[in-house]
Amino acid sequence: MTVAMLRSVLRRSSCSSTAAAASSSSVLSRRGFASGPAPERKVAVLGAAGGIGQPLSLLMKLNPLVSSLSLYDIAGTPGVAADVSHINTRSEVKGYAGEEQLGQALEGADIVIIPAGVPRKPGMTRDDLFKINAGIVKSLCEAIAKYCPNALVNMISNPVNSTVPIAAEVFKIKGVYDERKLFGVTTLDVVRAKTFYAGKAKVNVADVNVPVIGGHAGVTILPLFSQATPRANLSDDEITALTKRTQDGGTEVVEAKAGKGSATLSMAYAGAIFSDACLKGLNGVPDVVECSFVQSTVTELPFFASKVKSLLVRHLTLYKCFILVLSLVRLGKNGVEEVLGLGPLTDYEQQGLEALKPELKSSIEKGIAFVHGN
Ligand SMILES: NC(=O)c1ccc[n+]([C@@H]2O[C@H](COP(=O)([O-])OP(=O)(O)OC[C@H]3O[C@@H](n4cnc5c(N)ncnc54)[C@H](O)[C@@H]3O)[C@@H](O)[C@H]2O)c1
Ligand SMILES: O=C(O)C[C@H](O)C(=O)O
Repeated sequence: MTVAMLRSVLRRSSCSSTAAAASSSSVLSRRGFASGPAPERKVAVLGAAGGIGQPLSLLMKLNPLVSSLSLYDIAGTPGVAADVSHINTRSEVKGYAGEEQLGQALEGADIVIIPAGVPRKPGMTRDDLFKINAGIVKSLCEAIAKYCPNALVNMISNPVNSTVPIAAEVFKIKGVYDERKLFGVTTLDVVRAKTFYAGKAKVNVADVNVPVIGGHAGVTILPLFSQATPRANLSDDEITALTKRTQDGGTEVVEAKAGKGSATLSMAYAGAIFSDACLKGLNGVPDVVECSFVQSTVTELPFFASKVKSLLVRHLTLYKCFILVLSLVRLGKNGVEEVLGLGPLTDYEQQGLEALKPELKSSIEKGIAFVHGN
């Protein structure tokens, strides 16, 4: 595959509405920035020597919107950086290893992508990773708060349903929390839902959009196949099977890898798609829409996300009326510009929504409690 082909793959957004898809293809022809010369953008990858980190670093090196690529890990990054740096694309690559170099790695970053931490083995849940990954994420976020408090943070490390709340609490304690700038990367769920739907509906996968809401673990992953496009006449049994396969997609890979980790290549692809959307948003490209696990206002019983502008989100948080929910978000110069509503749900999806709330709530609370030492 040529660099040009890879770039064109990268430029295809994973956004989940037809309107958004249409706008993102016009976005591509505008090269990912509104006008003038391409802005300087520094992207840092924390955990860059890992299974996700290495291919993700490669994909970010191919992204023409990146001018500086900073690769950090506890070890192994000088080799990865030297390797990736020989690719003849725009960005300058630097590798940093060990805690003492973390500050340099982060300084001036516009986007920080975090795939640092341990992956699952067969038989484990994502929550089983909490013990190790919670501490890793907490210390990395403390450094982000110190060295690049304005960066957009793309959290990949699992369990995302808890690591995102951990990051939020760390940033609050440090006085730098901006809910528009913190994202749980759930793009892989969208990528999977699209692939599985296209196979079942026998439609061109490149045309498919499927919103995925909730969180990123088992039943908290809720694909909304009733809103999938192009429309297809699938039976209830087929929808149930597609939903389950999307929810179990990560486990499918963990089992196939038989103890050698979890999804890395498809995750690197998904992470590259999501950070590309963030870059476009920062660069002022209009109508960049993605699914992501973000803080959102809750309007229903009493929790749920609706169409709100970011200022309204801030206001409602004063009433402690918020929860982290995987939603469709519109990205802009400051990160989340708008959390979009869910649209109409079928009875089956509504039941899935009710069923996911207790687990999602408890994972969020677990993350918050961890930061406060409970
Ligand atoms: N959000 C998603 O959809 C998604 C998908 C796949 C995997 N994941 C998660 O991503 C994480 C990484 O997976 P992987 O397969 O790349 O694992 P991996 O073990 O191959 O790589 C992890 C890397 O993190 C590094 N690391 C550990 N502690 C660190 C620290 N304090 N600072 C910087 N780097 C550190 C390790 O040295 C290693 O290179 C796991 O938690 C996994 O569950 C999430
Ligand atoms: O399943 C995992 O543990 C990794 C990741 O969350 C995935 O969905 O592939």
